[in-house]
Amino acid sequence: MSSVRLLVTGGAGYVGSVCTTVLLEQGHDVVVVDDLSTGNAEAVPTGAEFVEGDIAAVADELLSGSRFDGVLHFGAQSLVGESVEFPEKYWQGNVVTTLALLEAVRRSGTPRLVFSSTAATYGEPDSVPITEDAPTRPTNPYGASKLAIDHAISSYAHAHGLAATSLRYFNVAGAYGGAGENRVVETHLIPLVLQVALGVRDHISVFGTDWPTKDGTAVRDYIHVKDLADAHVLALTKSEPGRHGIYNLGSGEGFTVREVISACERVTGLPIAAVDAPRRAGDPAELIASSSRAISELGWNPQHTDLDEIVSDAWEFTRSLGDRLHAARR
Ligand SMILES: NC(=O)c1ccc[n+]([C@@H]2O[C@H](COP(=O)([O-])OP(=O)(O)OC[C@H]3O[C@@H](n4cnc5c(N)ncnc54)[C@H](O)[C@@H]3O)[C@@H](O)[C@H]2O)c1
Ligand SMILES: O=c1ccn([C@@H]2O[C@H](COP(=O)(O)OP(=O)(O)O[C@H]3O[C@H](CO)[C@@H](O)[C@H](O)[C@H]3O)[C@@H](O)[C@H]2O)c(=O)[nH]1
Repeated sequence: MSSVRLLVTGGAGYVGSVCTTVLLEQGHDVVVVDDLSTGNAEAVPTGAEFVEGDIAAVADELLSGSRFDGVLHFGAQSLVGESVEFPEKYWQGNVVTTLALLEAVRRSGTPRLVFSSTAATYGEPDSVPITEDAPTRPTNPYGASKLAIDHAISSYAHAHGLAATSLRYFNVAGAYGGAGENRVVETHLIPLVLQVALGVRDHISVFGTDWPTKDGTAVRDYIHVKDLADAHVLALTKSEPGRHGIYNLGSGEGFTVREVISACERVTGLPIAAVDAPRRAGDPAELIASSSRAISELGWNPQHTDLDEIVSDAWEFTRSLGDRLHAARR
């Protein structure tokens, strides 16, 4: 793809900062907008222009002020458990905010949109691996808010000629190019387990040991964030006006929470204390992706599907945070 100008929402967050790094490496011009609600200003990659603000408040002015070739929309509230407790944060922060962005995209005539959708749109699947034709029955308000946005995007694509793509990520992990998981408050399994290895936390809580899985803990499909970033570049290249493409992205293999903890022990060479805890509200038992559609239609070719490689890259990044993590936990 020749050099283009892109607006990245949520580029101070985990996935957005890695994708921005990859886009800059490929010579594109990137403007990041982020309100730092869960991200960090220092995570915005050098070389990107940074606008601090709420997407809903600034999108219209940004997109109408100068020509953009596309928007990559990562900015969202995205915690399953929190969404059960505070659904208002998800309907407002995800749906209302994205509707404002879609209007800014329409009014400015911005031609392309790539949206961070999620495996959580499917809910508890009837069978795995999950294809894009599986029923969408979200088990939490987070997944429901993302599914509502997918529907809104479809209608904008069909009515207004937008070239739109929703990428339904499974569980993203790993690090790339000095960018990784470094949220204000961390709740994700792999970074938390690695913080135990680093001595920043005492133990990891295992949420649910009575799931109908091989060891009783929940199964997830972990995808390397660099493979995910590559899929975004392909989505920008391959999208067509008036069409909304929806693609699952995962490694195609499921790992239980206990298997992830074992992988972290293997990679770090350190023991990790785990404590059994009740199930977390809103969690499904098992999510495993079929990414066949992304492979055949986008030409996606994931290179880093091995769990130990994913954990190893995350571990290198976690160690690089070192004292900053200890300070944040004091
Ligand atoms: N991490 C995963 O495993 C995963 C899986 C599936 C989908 N997703 C989706 O990918 C996207 C990125 O996830 P992440 O893990 O990088 O999350 P993150 O919390 O690290 O990053 C989200 C970023 O968006 C910003 N943001 C949120 N609301 C905003 C608003 N209204 N205006 C401006 N900025 C705003 C936050 O400050 C943060 O920097 C999200 O849309 C999420 O739903 C993530
Ligand atoms: O301290 C912890 C944290 C998590 N888990 C479990 O580990 C698994 C993975 O949890 P987490 O890393 O929090 O990710 P998910 O809740 O599966 O959600 C991620 O993956 C989804 C796609 O599958 C995305 O939509 C979400 O945005 C993203 O946060 C789940 O079974 C959790 O219950 C624990 O047992 N202990």
